[in-house]
Amino acid sequence: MVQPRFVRPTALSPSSGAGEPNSSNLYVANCGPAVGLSHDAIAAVFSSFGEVNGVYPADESGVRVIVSFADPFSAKSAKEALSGRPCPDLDGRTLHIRYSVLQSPSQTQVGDCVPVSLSGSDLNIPGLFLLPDFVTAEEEQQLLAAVDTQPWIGLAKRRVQHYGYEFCYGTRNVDTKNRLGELPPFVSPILQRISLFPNLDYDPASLNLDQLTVNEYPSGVGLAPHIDTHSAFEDCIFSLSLAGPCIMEFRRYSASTWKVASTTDDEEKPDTSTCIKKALYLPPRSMLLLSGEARYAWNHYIPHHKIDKVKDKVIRRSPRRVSFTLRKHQTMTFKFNCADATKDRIKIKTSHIESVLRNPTDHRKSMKTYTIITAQHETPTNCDLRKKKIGFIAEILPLEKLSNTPFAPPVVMLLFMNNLTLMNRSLRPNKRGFRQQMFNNTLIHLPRPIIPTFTSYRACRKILSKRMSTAMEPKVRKFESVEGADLSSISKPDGIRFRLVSYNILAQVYVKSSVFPHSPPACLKWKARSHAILSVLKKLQADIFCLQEVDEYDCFYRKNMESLGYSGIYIQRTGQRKRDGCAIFYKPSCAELVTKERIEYNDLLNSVKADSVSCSGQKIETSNEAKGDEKAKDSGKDSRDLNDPQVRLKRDCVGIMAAFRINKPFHHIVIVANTHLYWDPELADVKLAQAKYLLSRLAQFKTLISDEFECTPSLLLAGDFNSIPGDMVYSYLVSGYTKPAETIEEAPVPMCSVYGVTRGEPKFTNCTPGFTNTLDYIFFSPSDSIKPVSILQLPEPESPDVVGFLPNNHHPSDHLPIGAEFEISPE
Ligand SMILES: O=C(O)CCC(=O)C(=O)O
Ligand SMILES: [Fe+2]
Repeated sequence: MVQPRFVRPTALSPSSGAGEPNSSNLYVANCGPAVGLSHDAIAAVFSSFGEVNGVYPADESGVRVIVSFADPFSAKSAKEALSGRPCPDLDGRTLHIRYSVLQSPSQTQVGDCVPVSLSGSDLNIPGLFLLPDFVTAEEEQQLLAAVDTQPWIGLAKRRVQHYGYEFCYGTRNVDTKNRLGELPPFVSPILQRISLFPNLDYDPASLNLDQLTVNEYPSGVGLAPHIDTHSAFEDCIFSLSLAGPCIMEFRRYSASTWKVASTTDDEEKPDTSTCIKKALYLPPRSMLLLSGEARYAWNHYIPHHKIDKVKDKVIRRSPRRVSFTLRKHQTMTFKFNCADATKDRIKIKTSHIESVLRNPTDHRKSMKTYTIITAQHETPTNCDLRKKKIGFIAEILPLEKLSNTPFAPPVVMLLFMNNLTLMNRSLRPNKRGFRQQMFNNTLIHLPRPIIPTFTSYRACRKILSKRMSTAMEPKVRKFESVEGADLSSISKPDGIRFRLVSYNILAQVYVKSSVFPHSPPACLKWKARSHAILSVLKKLQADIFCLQEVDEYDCFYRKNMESLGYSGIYIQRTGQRKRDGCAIFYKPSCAELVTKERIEYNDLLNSVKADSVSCSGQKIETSNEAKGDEKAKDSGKDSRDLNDPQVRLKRDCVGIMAAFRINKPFHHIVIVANTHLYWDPELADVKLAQAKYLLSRLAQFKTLISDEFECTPSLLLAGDFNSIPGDMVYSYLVSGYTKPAETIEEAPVPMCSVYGVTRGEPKFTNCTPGFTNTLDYIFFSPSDSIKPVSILQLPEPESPDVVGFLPNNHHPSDHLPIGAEFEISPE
C-alpha cells in the first residue's frame, strides 16, 4: 500500500502544538473508505471550509485520511468546526482531527511526493520515451471493446489477459513451451505503428513483439515496483495506456550511495535514501517505451492512489485503466563463447563488458551476447547465494569500475551471471567493495568463479542447473510496526523489547515426496532443508524462538543454534514412534532461564475415567481423507476404538513452558509456552481438551512464578494449534479476553492473539495443496505493561514465494514463521 504523504503528528512533531494553525493538512481519524465514506465524500464536506487540494489515505486502515487544504486557515476552520463532534454529512461519525505534517525529504518513502513530469524527455532516463496520442479515441474504444469480449483472469486487485505467451506471476516468466498463438488481430495496427516509433534504434523488423499482457486496473489500484524479468523478455517494452491515466513512478539505486548489506532481506522496502525516484504522467492513448537503462536499471511501478497530484492539479484516477504491454519473449541462446575460456580471454571479456556498461546504447545488441543461460529462479532471495555470486563478480570487476557504470548492480550481475536476475538491493558494495563485505560476512569459502571453469555449453548448463536445483533461497519477511507502537514507545523509552518467533519447521521424519509431491524434490532433502531453516532463523533475529516439529534436536539444532548464540530447551513427543518435539531457543544474553515445565497432553488420560467420555459421545471414525498432508504426516494414527477416551486422548502431543528473567533495562519475568496440538480436524474435542489443559497448566505456572518471585510475569503462548480462527480451540484461547460465546467456557487466563489484535490473523500460516489456512499463533496475556510493537509480515496467497505451495525453495517448511516484537514497560 501507498505510504501516506503526510504523517500523523506525534508528541514530538513540531506542528503538534495546539493554537495557531501551522499546517494546511489535517489528519482525520474515524472516516474513510473502510467505513463507507469515499475520499470524494470527505473532500466535499471539508471543501465548505476552503479549497481542498486532495484527500489521501493516512495509512492502510481505510479509516484515517489526510485532508490537504490549499491554506492553513481553511484547515484551522475545518478542524475547529468538525473535530470531536458527529458530522451529519459523514454518516454522523465523530471525527478526530489533528494537524498533520508533510514528511521531510529525508523521511520520504518511495512513492511519496515525487514531482510528476508530463513528458518522457523531462525524466531524463535514457531509453524511456513517451508518445502521447499514439492511438485515436476511436481506436481506443475499439481496443477496449475487443478485450472486453475476451475472458479476464482475476488477480488479487486487477484483471489480466495474456496473448502470445502466458506470463506466469509465480515465476515471473513466460511459459515458452506453451505458446498461446499469434498476437490477436486487434493489436496489428499498434504493432505497425510501433515500427514507426521515432526513437527506436532497432530495426523494427527485429522487434518481433510476440507477447501481450493486458492489465485492467480499477481506480486506486497500482502495480508493485519491478523490473520486467530480464531473462523473460528482450530489451524493448511498450506499454499503451487506455481508458484512464496513471502516474508511473521509476526508481533506481544510485551507485554513489550504495550501502553495506544488511543481513535481512531488503527486497520489499529498500533503503529509500539510496534511491532516485521519478514520476511520469501517462495519459490515456499514450505509448511508453522502456528500453536500455530505463528497462534494465530502473524499477517501474504505479502507486496505489485514487488521486494523483500533477503539477499542483489534483487528478482523479478514472474507474478503469487498461494497459497493453507488448514485449518480445527472450529466446534462450547461448552466445557467450567460453568454450575454451582462459584467464586471458576472461580479461578481454571483462574489459569489453566494461565498455558495454559505459555505453549501453552503442552495445545494446551485444549485451545479449552475455546471455549464457536462463536460470529458473528469477528472484533468488538467499543472501548467501547472492553473496557468493557477488563475490565472484568482485573477482573479475572491482567496485571502482562498477560504480562508474550506468547500471545498478542487478544489471551488472545479470550480465555476468547470465540472467540470474539478482533483483537484490540489500547487497550493494560498500566503500571497500564487494570482497571486503563478503569477508566481513565470513563467506570466504567461495566456490571458484564459475565462468573460467566452463568448458562447454553443456558443462555450463549442467553446473548451473545443478546449482539452481539444489539452491534453497529462503524468503524472510520483515517485521512491520504495529499502529501506534512508535507513538507510545516515545513516551516509554525504558521499555524491554524482545522479538519472539514461532515456527513449525516440519520434522524431517514427516518429509516424503509422496506427502509433498508438489515440492521440488531437492528442497525436501534434509541437508538443504535443515540449512535453509537455520538460515531463516538466523535472518529472523529473534530473541526467543518457539519451534515445533523439531527432530534432530541434539545432533543438529541445539549445536547449530548454540553457534548462533542461542540456548535451548526441548521436549520430545511422548510415545515410541514420534521423534519430533517442541523447542524454545533463547538468547542467554537477553533472557535468563529461571525454570521450565513439560506439558504432556497424554496426562489428560489420568483425568478421564474410561466410561466418561469427555468427548462428543458420537460414534467416531476418523476419515483418511481429512486434511491430507497432516494426516499423511501422522503415520501413528491408530485404528483402535476412538470412542474410548483413553485411546482418543492419547495423541502423544506435548508443549513446554519456561520462565525467563530479563534483567535489562529492568528486572522482569516473562513466561513463554510453546506447544503443538493434535492435528486431526475430526478430533476437535481432543484439541479443545488439550487447549484447556494447556491454559490450566499455564495459569498454575504463572501463579507459581508470581508467588515465588513476587512479580507479575508477562505471559506468551506460541505454537501450532492446528486450529483455524473461529475453531473451538481458538475461541477458547481468546475467551478470557473477548466475550466468550455461550458454548465456550472462559479461559483461566486472558489471552489475545498478536496478529488478531493488530493486523488481523494472517490469511494462512500453513500452505499445502490439501490445506491452506492459519494454524499458528502467538498469544499474549494483555496488560498495561506489555504490548506488541511490530509483527512479522506474511505473504499474500499470490506472493511468488508461496505460489505452488510449501515447502519450496523459498520456504523449507509447510508452515510459515510468525513473529512479534513486544515491549514491556516498567510497572
Ligand atoms: O500497466 C502498465 O502500464 C505497466 C504494466 C507493466 O509494467 C507490466 O506488465 O510489467
Ligand atoms: Fe513492467
